[in-house]
Amino acid sequence: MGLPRIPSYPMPAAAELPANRVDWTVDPSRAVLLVHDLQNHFLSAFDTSAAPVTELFANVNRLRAWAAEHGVPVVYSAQPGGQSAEQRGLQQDFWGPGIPDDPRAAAVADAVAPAEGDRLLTKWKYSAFVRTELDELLREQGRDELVITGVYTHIGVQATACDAWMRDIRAFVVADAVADFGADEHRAALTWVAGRCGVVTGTDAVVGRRGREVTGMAFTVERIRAEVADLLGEDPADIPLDENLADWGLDSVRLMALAERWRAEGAEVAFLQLAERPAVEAWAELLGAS
Ligand SMILES: O=C(O)C1=CC=C[C@H](O)[C@H]1O
Ligand SMILES: CC(=O)C(=O)O
Repeated sequence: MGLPRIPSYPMPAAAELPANRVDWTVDPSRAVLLVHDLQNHFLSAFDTSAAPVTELFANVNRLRAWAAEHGVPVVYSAQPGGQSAEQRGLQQDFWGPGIPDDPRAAAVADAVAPAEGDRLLTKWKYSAFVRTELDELLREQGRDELVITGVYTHIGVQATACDAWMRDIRAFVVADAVADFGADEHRAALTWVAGRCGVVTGTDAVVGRRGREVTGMAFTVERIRAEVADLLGEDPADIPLDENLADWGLDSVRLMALAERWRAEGAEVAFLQLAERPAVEAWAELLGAS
């Protein structure tokens, strides 16, 4: 009845995103950024120190910085804690009492806490439009684009995107700034949105910067070797260039950490690509290392 325990899973890479049915692109003068239900209660289903939440937080904050830079209003949605059965309505049937009467559980995660001037909407149903001021806020500001981030992709994110479409608001779901019950639900929700009600995009595409410009630290064979050595507690000189690093103890959790770290710098590389050929020289090719 309550929330599932969500095992760590890799965020989808740009190369894995579904084809969009329409070619809308985000226009900062028309957009509002929605940070959807990133509350401690809903995040408690995840290991927030692992994928996908680490990248989710990093990318939501990159988008918040972009919004501040371009005058895009930022709106948070959050369900109240301690709702009565009457307030819960059918959410009660599906999810039980929901967020406890505990300010900490109901609070937005500190890592992505609202800034001064951000709007916080009290949310009641899957869609962030239902019984909130979101529609009014968009129209008051003459804006008809909603850039959607947060949890859970196949529930409130998808429902809000579909509701936006029915209100003639262009919905953009940021694929690496949302998270779900698992990779399959995440991917299926993105595919549905891309084909039926909105555009699925990525943080890099919205903020308009490519990977290495974000950190300025280009990838080199020696940097890759050093990061692998660091994860394995080995001397970089001992890390082979052409051997399977799984034989050296590089397990999937460490591999996911590497993928998250490099993707947070904007490298367009997926966990599965690293896992397919787990060797320094293969990764150097993928990362365009010099
Ligand atoms: O308790 C709830 O209301 C919920 C639990 C899990 C996902 C749903 O989006 C949310 O409504
Ligand atoms: C988390 C939540 O409330 C939703 O996905 O709608």
